[in-house]
Formats: sequence, C-alpha cells, structure tokens
Amino acid sequence: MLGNQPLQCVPHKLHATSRRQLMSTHSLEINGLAIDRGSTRIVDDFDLALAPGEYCVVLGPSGCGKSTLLHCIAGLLDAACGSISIDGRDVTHVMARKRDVGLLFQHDTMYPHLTVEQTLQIACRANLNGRPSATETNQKIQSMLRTLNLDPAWLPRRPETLSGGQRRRVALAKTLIREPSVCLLDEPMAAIDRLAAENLMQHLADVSRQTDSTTFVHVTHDGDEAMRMADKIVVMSNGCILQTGTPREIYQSPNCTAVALALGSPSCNLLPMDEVLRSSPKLGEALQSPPGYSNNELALMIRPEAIELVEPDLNGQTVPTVTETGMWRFPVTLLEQRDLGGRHLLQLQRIGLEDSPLLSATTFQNSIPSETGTRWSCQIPVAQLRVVAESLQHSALGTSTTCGRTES
Ligand SMILES: Nc1ncnc2c1ncn2[C@@H]1O[C@H](COP(=O)(O)OP(=O)(O)OP(=O)(O)O)[C@@H](O)[C@H]1O
Repeated sequence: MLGNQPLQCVPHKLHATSRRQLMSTHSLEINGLAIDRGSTRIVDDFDLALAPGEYCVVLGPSGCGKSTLLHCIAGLLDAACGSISIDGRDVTHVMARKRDVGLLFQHDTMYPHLTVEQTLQIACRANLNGRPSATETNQKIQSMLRTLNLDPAWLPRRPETLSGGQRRRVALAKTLIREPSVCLLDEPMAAIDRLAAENLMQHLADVSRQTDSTTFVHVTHDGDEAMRMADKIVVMSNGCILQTGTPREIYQSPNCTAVALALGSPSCNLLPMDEVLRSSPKLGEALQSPPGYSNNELALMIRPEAIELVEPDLNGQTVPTVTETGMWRFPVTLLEQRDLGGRHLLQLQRIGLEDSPLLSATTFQNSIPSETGTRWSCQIPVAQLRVVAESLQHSALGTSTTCGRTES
C-alpha cells in the first residue's frame, strides 16, 4: 500500500541526457515527483512533460492527489523527491512567488475587503515579466472581462456580493490575468451550473488557443470535462499515473479498467475475459491481450456506442459468432429502453449468460421498438473491442513502486 510503505525515492526512469534534451522544448517538465503529507506518500513517481501552450487535464477520483500535485507545482508544498522545471528552469526548490505559475484554488481565495477590480489590478501587477502601467492594467482587465464574458458591473463589487459561480469566474480571471507561464486550475468548473460551465469551458478553450505561451494543467474528476478540454489527459489513481495520452488514445485504448471507466458516459461495459472466451472461443483468436496477464486478470471493454442491434438471426442462432465481416455477434434480450433525447439507452441481457453483467448500449436507431423482453442479435465490430487489465501490474507503470493507497 502506497500510504504504508517506507518513504523512499526510486531511481527515475529518464536518463539524464534525455531529460536535458526535453528541457529546452517543454514549458513544464516533472520527473519522478513524490509528495508526502507527514509520513504518508500522497503522490509518487509522477512524470509529465508539456509543450508551451499545451492543455493537460489530470483526471482522477476524489482523494487521488490532484490538488496535492498542483500545490507542489505551485511551490506551496515541498517535493519529497523528483524535480519540477518551468521553461527549462529547475524550480523544485524555488519559492512559490518566484515561479511563473498561476493557481486557481479549489476553494475561493479572494480578498474579502477588495473589489473585483482591485483584485484583478493586484493580480495583473504580479506578472513576473514586468509590472504593467495603469493604462495597460486597465486594458488587460477589459480584455479579460471580454474573454471570460464577465459582467463589467461586477468590477466595483466585493466578493461577498457575488454568487459562488460568479466568484469562481472572477477567481479564474485573477489567475489568467497574470499571464503565467503555467496555469494550474483546480476543479475550475466546481460550483458552476451546467450551462455556465459549458460557456466557461468554451472561453477557457479560446484563451488556451489564443495564448501559445501559457501551459495549462487542469484537474478534475469529470471525464466529459477532460475529453472536452484536453490536448493530453493524465489519469491518476492512488497518487500514481495510470496512463497518459491524447483523449482519443485514452478513450479507445485504456490500459486498465480504472482508465476505461474514467471516460465515457454511460460507462463502458467490462466483461470478464475468461467468461468471454468460454462462451465465444473464436473471438479470442481475433483479440489482442496485453502480455503478462492471465485471462482472469483481464476484461473485455465494450463502449456502449459500439453496440448495434440487428434483427434476430432467422435460423435461431443462439451461440456467439465472429462473422466474416469482422463482427462479434450474439443473441440478447432487450430489458429496458430509455430515451435520452435523440439517442436511446438500452439494457441488454446476453441469452445463455443470464448470470453475467448486463450490457449498456447507446444508439440513434429509431427502429428499436419500445417493448422490452424482445429478442435481438447484438453486433460489435471486433476492431472496436479492447482487452484491458483489471489492474495494472507495476511493471506496466515502469516503476518499482506499488500503486494502491486506499482512497477516501
Ligand atoms: N493537509 C493534509 N494532511 C494530511 N493529508 C492530507 C492533507 N491534505 C490532503 N491530504 C490527503 O491527501 C490525499 C490527496 O488529497 P487531495 O486533496 O490532493 O486529493 P484530490 O484528488 O484533489 O481530491 P478532491 O478531488 O476530493 O479534491 C487525500 O487522501 C487527503 O486526505
């Protein structure tokens, strides 16, 4: 267990030469970072390399160490080992205010006695690259109001007169207006209603596109938010990285069930691999399994949208088959259908495997009748199926540490 193991640093994976090569091209580079709280290791062996202007989302459940990571990058917490570089400068032991970093805290941190305008003025003058004049400060404030679609009428108001969502947007403006090299956003959509959050995500994406010089690290537990915002997603669990990749890579080819479940709504289906192979041995020949795992440590991931219902086989096919056109086909009973507004959510029971998990499918097909209990054939392109590990072996993480601190 990560939380109980002796606190020691493991040799880092990157060789010194490759680190130096990366330094010149990355705005933020983290190597082998470990962070402790008292005697407990909260984050371990964390690596990240982001190009200038890249938008990275760190995705993970509550308590996995996301805020701890941001606080350490910002210089508010010490690193137990490893290094952090910003624009090629090692800042691991540099004090917070001398790092070129802006942090949007998870909870508001606005001065209660200052107006919104005064707050933004102070933030603007904290730019490490030079103090702007009063005119420039005013121009920056006006520009930030437009960029984040903030109401100028808020400028003379104090924080307590704004709603939680309004304060959150002002706090984001305060973080961005400094134009830091690295902008750290801790759950920026928290306390904001869905429509406002969608607008804010669009505005943030615009800011990110317009400013090549600012690199973003945004943390969230919301997979949809991650998919929408990220150039790169880092999926974390128990203080460790499970997988890093583009949203498409992570969505299509997760390396374990926790990563598979982190993205996608409704969640993906996960079928025990040994059961799949027992009921459909032919499928095994068409699938690639990650090496080093036995079948009872693997699951078959099926995204709900990959499932198509077709007319039941006329010749009464009851066993699963792999067709010549590369479809895995098997009989199902439709147990439930819900209209999600345009697309439908279906619950399917595999015939002959009544003890195994139900399948969720989403479809735009309007031809599925609403009555339940009817029999169908279900088909899925084999190319869209993925075999994933139930949990990652440590060698797959490339470390000698164990991931497994109990999450709250
Ligand atoms: N000051 C502290 N002292 C001791 N342990 C702490 C402290 N702050 C956080 N922790 C622990 O560190 C772990 C990671 O907390 P952290 O706030 O980084 O998680 P998180 O992923 O940001 O969670 P959330 O999404 O709920 O904010 C948790 O187990 C938490 O209890």
